[in-house]
Amino acid sequence: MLKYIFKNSITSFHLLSKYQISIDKIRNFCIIAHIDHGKSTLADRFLEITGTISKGKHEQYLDKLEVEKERGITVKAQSAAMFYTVNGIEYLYNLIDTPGHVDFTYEVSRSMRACEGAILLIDATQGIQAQTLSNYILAKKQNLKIIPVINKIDMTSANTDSVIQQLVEKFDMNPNEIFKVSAKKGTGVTDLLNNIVTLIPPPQDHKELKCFLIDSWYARDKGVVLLILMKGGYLKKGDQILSCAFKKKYDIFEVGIQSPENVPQEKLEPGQVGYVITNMKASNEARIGDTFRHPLSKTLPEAGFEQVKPLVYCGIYPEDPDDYAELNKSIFKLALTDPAVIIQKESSAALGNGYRCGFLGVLHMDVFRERLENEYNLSVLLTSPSVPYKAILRNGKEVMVENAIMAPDAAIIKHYEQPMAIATIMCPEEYSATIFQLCDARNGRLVDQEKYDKQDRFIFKFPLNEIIQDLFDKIKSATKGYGSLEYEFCGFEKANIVKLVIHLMEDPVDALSFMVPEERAHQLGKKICQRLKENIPQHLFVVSIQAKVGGKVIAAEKIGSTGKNVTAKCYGGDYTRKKKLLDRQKEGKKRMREVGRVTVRKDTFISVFKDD
Ligand SMILES: Nc1nc2c(ncn2[C@@H]2O[C@H](COP(=O)(O)OP(=O)(O)OP(=O)(O)O)[C@@H](O)[C@H]2O)c(=O)[nH]1
Repeated sequence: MLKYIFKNSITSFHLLSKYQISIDKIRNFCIIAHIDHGKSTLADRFLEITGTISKGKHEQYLDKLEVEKERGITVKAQSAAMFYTVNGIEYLYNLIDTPGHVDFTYEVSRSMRACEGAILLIDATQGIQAQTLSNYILAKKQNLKIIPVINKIDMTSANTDSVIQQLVEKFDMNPNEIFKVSAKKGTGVTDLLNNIVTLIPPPQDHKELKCFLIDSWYARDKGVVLLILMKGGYLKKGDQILSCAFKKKYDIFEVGIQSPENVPQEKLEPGQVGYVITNMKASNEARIGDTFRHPLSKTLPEAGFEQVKPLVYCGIYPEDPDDYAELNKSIFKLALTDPAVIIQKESSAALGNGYRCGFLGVLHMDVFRERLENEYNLSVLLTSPSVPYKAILRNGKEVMVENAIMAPDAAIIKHYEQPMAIATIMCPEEYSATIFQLCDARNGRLVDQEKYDKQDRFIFKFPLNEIIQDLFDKIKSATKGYGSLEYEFCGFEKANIVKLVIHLMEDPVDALSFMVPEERAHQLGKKICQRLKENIPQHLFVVSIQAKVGGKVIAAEKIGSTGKNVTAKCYGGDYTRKKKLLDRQKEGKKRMREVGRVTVRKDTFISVFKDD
């Protein structure tokens, strides 16, 4: 603790003495790239060279979340302010490190709104990949100045010249303007830092107080923290701001910059990215993309962010139903840091009270679960992920079915439509045949293809359902890690979708109801029945498991009875042994859940969906 205060007070002094940095000395930029091309490593070098953190020991410093450290990936954009002197003039660089995985693209486009420039990093051993392409297009759309940087030039397998050629051919870049660095060793990084001043323009000053909300999170000691871009004006402790979205006023308690930890400042100035602590109590009042202004000003709000559409839904339930109140508090606090998650209350006869949540992909969903467990100490249970289907009713109306339980009665449905996605897959040419087989097996239709040096780029149209589960992993393993995938939703198409319901002892299990393509129903029903048979313990009676579509049994299994009860052998007199057995049984019961007349382990619903 002492160490922290000491470090912080020194930093504060250092920064406070420099807060009057004028807007023309500010550069706001992000690092964008395909997954694992070295964004966080480059951010580490920037932080070290500018003296923002001490040299050495730091790896992926801005990946602060436990889940990021554990998985070695960035899932949340993180900003860091750095002071850097070029030709005797001191500049304030505000850097945003962004995630690379397709599920977190929303974080990238959000970050870009706070920047005038982007460093587009390309791995010298891999060249342009699916996310390189999509990030390049995103940055272009936002009119950012793009600085191309080839990374990992220290590696023996680096193919720098070929990557330069790709950038020239595909992005029309000038070869003399492409930087070559090793983020790991630091080679070329100082040169890159020095050039940012001339390559990226400073932000513009909108003169009047205007704060654009780019991120927010919940801190135990401070409450809701807002990360804002100062589009204009000054902000200091004691001021008041008004939210344009909610027309509510807030008192400013503290302002500061992240350098990279929170460092309080006397005031925030035009062009700066900084954090603000107010008396805001409810986390849903911090709407990312909102504009805050002076309460009496008439200044118009900035355009907000497009509402993202979830591509994958699942139910989230507390493992222990008694933890529902705790889950209720935590899930919204966590969602504050992740506006791409959509949350609605739901309840299930099998699982109790919980939430129906929408995510941008299965990794996004899994990371959210892990963060609930790591950061809020909750044990949660997730139902199988599914995509949203559209039911076209006989009366012409349309109903979105995000959960099979909510599907309208089959008698009133004319047909279903399923969500489709356009996927860009890139791989070295020797893996193209394998990729074709893989995509064919998942109902992918080739739309376009192109050569990128020795790489092939394919555009396929898929039912979204075929992509979300594990296509990314399958492409990775089929191409020894060299293949990449990027996809986006592209509308709905008519499809034969049915509702598959699992019954235990003739009772339908709501947590085991699914909307599936008709041709997959039998295979899935059979698999779930088998998995349930392996996972449900024996009972005193025979347990029947059935998969039904439209009331017709399409697969079934039976679990034979034990024919005995746990204390049957403990004749009346042996009290201690009987108690021990009952205690053990009680302990076991904590891990169990009643589903109708059948007792299942809490993780049964998860285990039935695990891949082979
Ligand atoms: N040899 C070498 N390895 C590097 C270099 N830059 C990054 N790496 C390694 O590449 C891997 C990925 O680096 P990260 O910085 O985590 O990549 P990232 O782009 O931030 O990853 P995501 O945020 O998950 O997309 C790590 O093992 C790094 O040590 C480099 O210049 N040379």
